[in-house]
Amino acid sequence: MTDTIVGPVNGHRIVNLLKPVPVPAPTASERPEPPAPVVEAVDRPDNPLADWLTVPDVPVLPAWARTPALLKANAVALGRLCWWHTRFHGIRVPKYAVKTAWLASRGFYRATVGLWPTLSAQDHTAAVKALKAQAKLKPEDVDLAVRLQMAHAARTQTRRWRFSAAAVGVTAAALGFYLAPPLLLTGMTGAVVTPLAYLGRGDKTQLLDHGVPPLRVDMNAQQLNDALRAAGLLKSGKGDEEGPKVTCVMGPVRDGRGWAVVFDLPKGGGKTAADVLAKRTTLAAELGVDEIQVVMSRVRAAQGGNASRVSMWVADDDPYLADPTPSPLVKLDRFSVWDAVPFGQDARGNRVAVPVVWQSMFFGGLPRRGKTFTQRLLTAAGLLDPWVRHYVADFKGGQDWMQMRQVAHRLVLGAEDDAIEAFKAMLQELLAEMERRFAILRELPTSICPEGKLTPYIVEHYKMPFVFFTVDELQEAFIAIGDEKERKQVIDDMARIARRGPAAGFISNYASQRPDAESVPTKLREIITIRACTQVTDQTSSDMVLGKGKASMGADASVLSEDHKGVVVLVTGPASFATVKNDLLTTAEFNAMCAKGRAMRKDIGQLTGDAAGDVVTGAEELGFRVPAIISDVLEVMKHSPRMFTRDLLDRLANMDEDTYGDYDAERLAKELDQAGVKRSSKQVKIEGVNGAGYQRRDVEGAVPFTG
Ligand SMILES: Nc1ncnc2c1ncn2[C@@H]1O[C@H](COP(=O)(O)OP(=O)(O)OP(=O)(O)O)[C@@H](O)[C@H]1O
Repeated sequence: MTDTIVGPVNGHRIVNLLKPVPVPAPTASERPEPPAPVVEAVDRPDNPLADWLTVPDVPVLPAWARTPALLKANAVALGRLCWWHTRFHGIRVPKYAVKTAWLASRGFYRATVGLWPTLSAQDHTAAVKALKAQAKLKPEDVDLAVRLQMAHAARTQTRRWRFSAAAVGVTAAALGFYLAPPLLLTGMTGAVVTPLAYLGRGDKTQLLDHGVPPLRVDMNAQQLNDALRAAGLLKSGKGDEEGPKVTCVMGPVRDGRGWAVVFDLPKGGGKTAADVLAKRTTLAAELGVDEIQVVMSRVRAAQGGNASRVSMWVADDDPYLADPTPSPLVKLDRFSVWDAVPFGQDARGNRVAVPVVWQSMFFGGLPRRGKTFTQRLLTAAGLLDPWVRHYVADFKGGQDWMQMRQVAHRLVLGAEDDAIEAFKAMLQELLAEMERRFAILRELPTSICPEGKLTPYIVEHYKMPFVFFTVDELQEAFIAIGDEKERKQVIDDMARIARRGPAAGFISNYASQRPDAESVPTKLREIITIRACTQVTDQTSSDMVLGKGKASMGADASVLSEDHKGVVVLVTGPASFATVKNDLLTTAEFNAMCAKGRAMRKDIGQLTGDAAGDVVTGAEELGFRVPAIISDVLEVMKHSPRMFTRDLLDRLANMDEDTYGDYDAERLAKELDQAGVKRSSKQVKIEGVNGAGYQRRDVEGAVPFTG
């Protein structure tokens, strides 16, 4: 049996989706759980999303000329570089003038000193000296005396000629300078000063200052080599030698709002592309940018690469602080979850869409960074497909998921005892449904069910909608479940749904706020195929969410800052990861999509479970206005037939602090009374204890008759 995966949305960067998918064959429910996998789901060799987010980057054309846009960007970059140097040196002209004058005077001195032997006819002096010495030894030699006399005369004559010529030259030059028009004078000055300054410059003196343009203006191979060497990834040369350098297969060239380069490390250095990825922060510091601006990945053999090839992109500025893109889902009337869900865009502006079919997802990270918003993007796609049945548990119990009451087959809000019990019941229902489906799938002929899992035909004809199982604020449930054995059972059940469920259409989508071993049980994470992490404090926490060793490979959510709202590091394979700025889907938009999703399900008879029986939504659909206090009280009493007043007040405040934070028993009673609630008794008995409280049926009685 070979598994396939449904293709991606047109235009989204998704590759390699037509590989076998690691979906286990259905087995009997009684069969004991297999031992936890040694290799995590994202790291398995048969993971179909393993190369999904890597960037193939080996060009055929020169990199700067691949597209008109690149050509233009690189021409602009060259212009910008020239302009930068013009300004850099322009303001230094006075300094250069003084320096030139000083060099020219030094050159003049050197020239004069150099010319003196010629002017003073020292070539003749040697002959005179030699004859003088001989004449001293033989004073009677007349011939020698005559030769000495002649040599003397020749030297005097030569000196006269040479000094006169020099004097004439200097006088002529002075006259020329005096008489020359300004333009010619400038040329003549240059003609005189330039060789003199050149003569005076010495070995080490540089006339022009050495300007290093900031990275956003220019990035060159030298900067790259210097940074790699400083990070210990290239050997240093001996003495003045620079040492080995990288081979740039492409670039550096302008690409979008940054510089792109693909390079090979030199052989003999003992370093690999993975070593480069692990030094991201050091490299960023050496290049003078923030590590969030450095995006690196390996170029694998499938894209023409090797173990020493790195694709690097350095952004001009933080690409994740730009305004978010509104989610395209908002404008859609319908969506098929067989297609990848529009999710966001990476630093280079590439659109990223997440295929959810056959996958499971986990979101982690610090509070208020956009986990829930991100998680809801996937749920929203499922709202627009009426062949998706939603099971939702939000253990925080606030407003984030409240409107799913209109659609969700089961909705659990809060982490109180009744909510935890409802969640456990939800898990049992999901497991039973999963086994029921596998039993049906096993019996279907291969002509209908060729691969032992759902097909679009089976979904609709056998009424087996996809099940989106969404759990938010998981850590709250683990805190609330005090008993270790019970907690383990919940983790086991959730892991089982995430591992076995995909083939039967179960798509798990879990989120937890606290990235520690308690809140993100390794056993659960291991089987999740898509992981996303918003900002966390350190690499250990990042690895806790994304997988062991991922931070050292570059998938590190601790480089994100608190300004990075809605930005996640998304991991789908051993070397497949990207930092993605998610599309923005506001709570108001999400709520509107819940209403749309309800209508779509009603049309095809797929409104089921809690949503079908929700009296508030039902009454509102018939045009009745249900007071907010009634609707909210019914939501927090969802899993309890009766509740003490103090618990009710606590839960209302937890759900909506702004509205209910100041409520006391008296005010609550007054508001409910005004909304039409007739209490059959003011006391309720729960687990043998009497106290002031409310019966749910009394509150339901105040909802206009829904027929
Ligand atoms: N894609 C986005 N772009 C811009 N801002 C966003 C994006 N997603 C979320 N935000 C902002 O981040 C804030 C926090 O989002 P969210 O409630 O999802 O965080 P969270 O991590 O789930 O927090 P908690 O764990 O406390 O529930 C939102 O109020 C929203 O303003």
